[in-house]
Order: sequence, then C-alpha cells, then structure tokens
Amino acid sequence: TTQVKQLSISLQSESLGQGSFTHIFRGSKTDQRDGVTHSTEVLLKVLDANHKNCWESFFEAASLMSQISHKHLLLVYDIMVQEFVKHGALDLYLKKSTSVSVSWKLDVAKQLACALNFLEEKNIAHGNICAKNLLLAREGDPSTDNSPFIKLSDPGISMALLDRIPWVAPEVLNTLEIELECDKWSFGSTLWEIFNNGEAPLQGLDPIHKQQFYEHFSNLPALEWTELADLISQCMQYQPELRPSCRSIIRQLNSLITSDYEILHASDTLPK
Ligand SMILES: N#Cc1ccc(Nc2nc(N)cc(-n3ccc(CO)n3)n2)cc1
Repeated sequence: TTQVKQLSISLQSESLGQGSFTHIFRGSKTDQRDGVTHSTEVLLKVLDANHKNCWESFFEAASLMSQISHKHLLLVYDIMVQEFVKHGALDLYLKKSTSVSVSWKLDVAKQLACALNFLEEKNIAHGNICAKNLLLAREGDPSTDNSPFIKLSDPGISMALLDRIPWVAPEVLNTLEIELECDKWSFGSTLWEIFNNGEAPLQGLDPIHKQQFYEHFSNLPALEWTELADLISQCMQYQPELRPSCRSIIRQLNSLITSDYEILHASDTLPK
C-alpha cells in the first residue's frame, strides 16, 4: 500500500517569469529516511491555466532535463501532482469499514461504470481498473441517505503483469496491448473486490498459480448474489468480443438496484 508522505508546498506565487507561461511556487520536500527528516528546497512550476496548449513543450522541457544529470545542469524531479481525494483508495476503505451497505456498493459500481463509459466513448483504455485505483471523495452517510462519490485514479506505472492477475485481462499477457475490452474484464474483477469488502481476488496465489488460473480458463468464486455474479462472469469472459458494452453494464447495474435482492437481504445492511 502506498504510504502518503507529507509534502509541504508554500504558496509564494511570484509574477509570471518573464516570457514563460508558468506560475512559480517555492516549497520544501520533506523526506523521512531511516528516521531522519530531510528537507529539500524545491521550486514548483505550474503551467498557467491560459496556456494549457503549451503542455507538450512544458513536458518536453521537463523530461529533457530529467533524463540527464550533470553538476552544472538543474536537477528536475519526476513528480505527478493530483487533487488530494479525502478518503483515499477504496480497497483500504472497504477493508477498514464494517457496515458498508449493498446499495452503497452498487452506487460505487455504477459510478465506475459511468467513468468507463466516458472513456469508452473517447476510445481511451485505462488499463489498470482496480479498487486500489478507485478513490473515495465522499463517504456518503447512510443516515442522511447521502451517497458515496468515487474518482478513478491514474493507471499508475503498471506493475509486473503476473502480479496484476486477475485484474489484467488474459489476452494482455500475450498481446501486451491494452484495448477497451480489457477494462471490461478489470471491471468484473473490481466488482468482485467491492462485493468482497476489498479483499483482493486470488490474493493467496503465487504468480505461477495465478498464471495457471488463466491457462485453465478459471473463473473467480461466484458471489451468492447470482445476478451480480452473472454480470461479473459476463465481464470476465476469456473472449474479449463477448464482454458487454458499458451501456449494457450500466443497464444491468440499474436493474440490480431495484431487484428484490436488496429487500430480501436488507437485514444484512441494517446498522448493528
Ligand atoms: N489515510 C488516508 C488517505 C490516503 C490517501 C488519500 N488521498 C489520496 N488522494 C489521491 N489523489 C490519491 C491517493 N492514492 C492512495 C493510493 C493511491 C494509489 O494510486 N492513490 N490517495 C486520502 C486519505
């Protein structure tokens, strides 16, 4: 799990540097290394909102300088700055929380499906859909019927493919290419996580057994909620072209919410 370290950035915006399209902030980067706190003065250059069109040359300049190092060349850090999402990664949240209701989980699943639908319409494959990459911006409060709100995080630097079984679609192990259908497979795996309280599927298996899981065309253990288990197995079909479209996924999720499962099992979700 990613440890969230403290990085303090003081907002000392100076005027736009002469002829450049950035705001300059001065800050300090604090690192804890073997118990010792190291503080490094840093300067942040933020691309001016009105000059977003220059982002390519902005990144080009940064990446050029970060590829080489020499004592008389400026040191440029590789950093991604994101909006801080209040409640962090969903997998940890689900592991910590005891009374998350079925409708809460369905709401989160629908929001993820909407995000995937948006990416599908833009023909963008995310490539790393999993509960760890779902960030909880709002917890939602059962008493005030306030619903949760999630944000899909960046795909991150992809880990070793075997470690990403069963989130990474099987065909990716051969083609090493991420297509839209791959995200459907990962969606199924993430649904399984959400309805198993953040427990990682196949977590006990070592990489060899994970590889065999795909070689034997195995499926994850089915949830007791059959309609949901059906949706998961539709998404996690070994033939990519057979996986459902996002619209179909959303339609099936919507029908689930009104299904009698919730009424039948409402007792599961009553506060203890
Ligand atoms: N306790 C606690 C706590 C931890 C983190 C956040 N917030 C946050 N904001 C983001 N933008 C990204 C992340 N991530 C965390 C793991 C990953 C994996 O990629 N991202 N966490 C809020 C509370």
